[in-house]
Amino acid sequence: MATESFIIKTPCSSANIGPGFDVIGLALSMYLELQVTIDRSKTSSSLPLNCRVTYEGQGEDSGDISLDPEVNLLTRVALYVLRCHGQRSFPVETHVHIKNPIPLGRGLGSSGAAVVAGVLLGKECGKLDHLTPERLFDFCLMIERHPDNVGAALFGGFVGTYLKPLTPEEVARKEIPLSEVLPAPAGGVDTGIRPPEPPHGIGHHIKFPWAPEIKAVAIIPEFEVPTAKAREVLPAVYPRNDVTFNLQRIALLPVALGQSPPDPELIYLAMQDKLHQPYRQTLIPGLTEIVESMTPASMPGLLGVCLSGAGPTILALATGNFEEIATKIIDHFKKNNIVCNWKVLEPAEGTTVIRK
Ligand SMILES: Nc1ncnc2c1ncn2[C@@H]1O[C@H](COP(=O)(O)OP(=O)(O)OP(=O)(O)O)[C@@H](O)[C@H]1O
Ligand SMILES: N[C@@H](CCO)C(=O)O
Repeated sequence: MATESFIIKTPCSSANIGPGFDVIGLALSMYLELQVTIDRSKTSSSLPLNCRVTYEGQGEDSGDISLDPEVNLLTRVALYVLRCHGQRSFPVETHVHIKNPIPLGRGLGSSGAAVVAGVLLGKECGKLDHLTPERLFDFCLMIERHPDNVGAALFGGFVGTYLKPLTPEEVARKEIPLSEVLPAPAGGVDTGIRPPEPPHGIGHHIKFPWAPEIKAVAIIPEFEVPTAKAREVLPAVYPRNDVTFNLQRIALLPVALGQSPPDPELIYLAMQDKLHQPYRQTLIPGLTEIVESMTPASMPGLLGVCLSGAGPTILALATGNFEEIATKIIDHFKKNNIVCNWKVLEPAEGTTVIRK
């Protein structure tokens, strides 16, 4: 067939869910979609790297999303996968149309979704059928170093993720990105040299059960907190009591959220955190007040409240009264002149590739 087309659909995600900093991820029902067509009848192309990128959705008018295939996060990641397999560019002639409803820099895993979709784009364009989901996870982790968002976006559902400790030699490899997201275009200047592949088995995940009654209410403020900035405010060393506090709660969280019917008091307790939320309140006005004031006792239907990922989105888990819960949180933000919108989301499947 001369023209090949397929769709890559990747869910957004909420990371941490309170005490699970850099461990727990929940895939949610808002999807980044790539509509890809490859005209295999052509033998040459004047497009840069044989690829035309178009974009609609979040950030469309701000010009924040580059349409240059070597700069756009998604296509840059795909190029990294292709170049690891000896393919310097996209197939002649590739069109990638990105439809992105996931708000950027808000704690709903927009970059994690872009990285996962980019890795799948590289696999599909390069016909790299030997790449298993586990191996794709390794590629994702070369770009986004915390596994919680990419793990949820790739595998779907409610997941615990963990990393294999890298050897000092692996850590020292200059090609392992030092920042949260690749600082420079894939491979930098195209020297023709194949970039090194990721070490094998960097990341692992385990799926937890999720009680069907529980929905996720996302309250999304109209300002961005870049993840890299939200990680800079975290301390390098923690008091032992705070670490113990989180360990006690992380042992409860997956059990509490899997039990049907859900136990609000247990879930509320299991969603407390001392490792990231207290430090991030400097970037998110009203965060502590929201987390401390919203309880199941004061708000029927509510199970627990936390910062979604690196914020500023607040995630409220609930079995009902979604509008009342959202309105209460929106009113807290209003006191700081912050406008929000909100959505009810459900746990989602992982990334899928749909061929026509
Ligand atoms: N679909 C996309 N296409 C290209 N670039 C994207 C896309 N989605 C996100 N990005 C890039 O990722 C950046 C946001 O990443 P960042 O890690 O700061 O926030 P986030 O992933 O939305 O939140 P969190 O990691 O807390 O869940 C955007 O500013 C943009 O540069
Ligand atoms: N675990 C990461 C998720 C970022 O989305 C953090 O909280 O920084």
